[in-house]
Amino acid sequence: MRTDKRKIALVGTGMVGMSYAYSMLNQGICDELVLIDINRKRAEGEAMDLNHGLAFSGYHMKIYAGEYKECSDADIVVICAGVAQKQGETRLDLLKRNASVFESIVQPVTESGFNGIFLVATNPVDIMTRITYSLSGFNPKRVLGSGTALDTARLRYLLGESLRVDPRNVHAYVMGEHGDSEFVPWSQAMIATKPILSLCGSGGEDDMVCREELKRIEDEVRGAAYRIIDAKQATYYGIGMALTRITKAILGDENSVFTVSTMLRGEYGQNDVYAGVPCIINKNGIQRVLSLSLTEDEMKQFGKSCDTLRESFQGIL
Ligand SMILES: NC(=O)C1=CN([C@@H]2O[C@H](COP(=O)(O)OP(=O)(O)OC[C@H]3O[C@@H](n4cnc5c(N)ncnc54)[C@H](O)[C@@H]3O)[C@@H](O)[C@H]2O)C=CC1
Ligand SMILES: CC(=O)C(=O)O
Repeated sequence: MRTDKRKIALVGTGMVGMSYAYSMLNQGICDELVLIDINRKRAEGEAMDLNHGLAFSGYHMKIYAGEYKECSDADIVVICAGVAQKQGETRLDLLKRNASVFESIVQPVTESGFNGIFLVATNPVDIMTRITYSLSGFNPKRVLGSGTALDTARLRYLLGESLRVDPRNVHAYVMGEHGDSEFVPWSQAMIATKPILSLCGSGGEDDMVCREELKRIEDEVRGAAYRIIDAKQATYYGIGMALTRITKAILGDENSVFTVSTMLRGEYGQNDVYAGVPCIINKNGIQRVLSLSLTEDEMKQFGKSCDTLRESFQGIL
């Protein structure tokens, strides 16, 4: 039975899971955090370590290592368990291994009586979210993935640096697969209400430089995870903070917009596929998908990315 306390169950206490947990602790986002991992000893050690920091956080939180039965009264189950990319691997390369990991996770979570929201980060995140939806039988509004939320943050940071504007005033999105086929719909990118493409619109030499800069930024976003993995084996702080922010939006019933991975049911002409699109998020999960007015070319790019995701999912059936 769910109560007024804000309870999160985190499955997977590796680098991503613990970056999320650490960020949750620092921001005091929930009242209870249960850590679950196939490596119980690791989860216990992480719980001890976080508890020792609690006194400095200024928040009251109950943090402990637990079992799947403890998911029964959680508001959100966040899944960060499974293998991560090694140098040279794509996210899609992880699919088979992580699909079998999820079989051992989603069933015991649902058997606990859990009736909240699944938030998935494990890669390839769009397909792992799709698998979570299939295994759980939940309404798709209550099964979402981090999608391109992190890529969108990377885009806003890079645009902010390039244009010398606070990233919070940059409104631009990365859409599609959280992976190699993702893209930026530039027709929808704004600084405040000024279209970014209008900064490039002269048609002259400056125009070329501007469009090349936007392409450079888009390529940098798409390649960011590869560069970080090359430098330090894994990425975790960015996604930890993205998951914390999405969690806050759910628990706070915020109706905030994030590019999360959601089941498309006719939006952008797509059906039966999980992909990253701007969505309004609240205590029920996906309140609704925002349908942006993409250009014909952007619709094609989005369609291609969805085809990649659909084919990969069908490949494991
Ligand atoms: N969506 C996104 O934007 C991002 C996703 N990721 C993904 O997050 C996932 C986790 O990455 P890391 O934390 O770096 O890996 P990690 O190897 O540090 O941690 C994985 C954890 O999962 C646990 N685990 C494995 N099998 C399990 C099972 N059957 N049941 C319960 N726990 C199990 C392991 O014991 C380990 O603690 C990867 O798939 C990675 O690609 C990473 C960064 C960004
Ligand atoms: C690893 C990964 O998915 C990322 O950092 O985007």
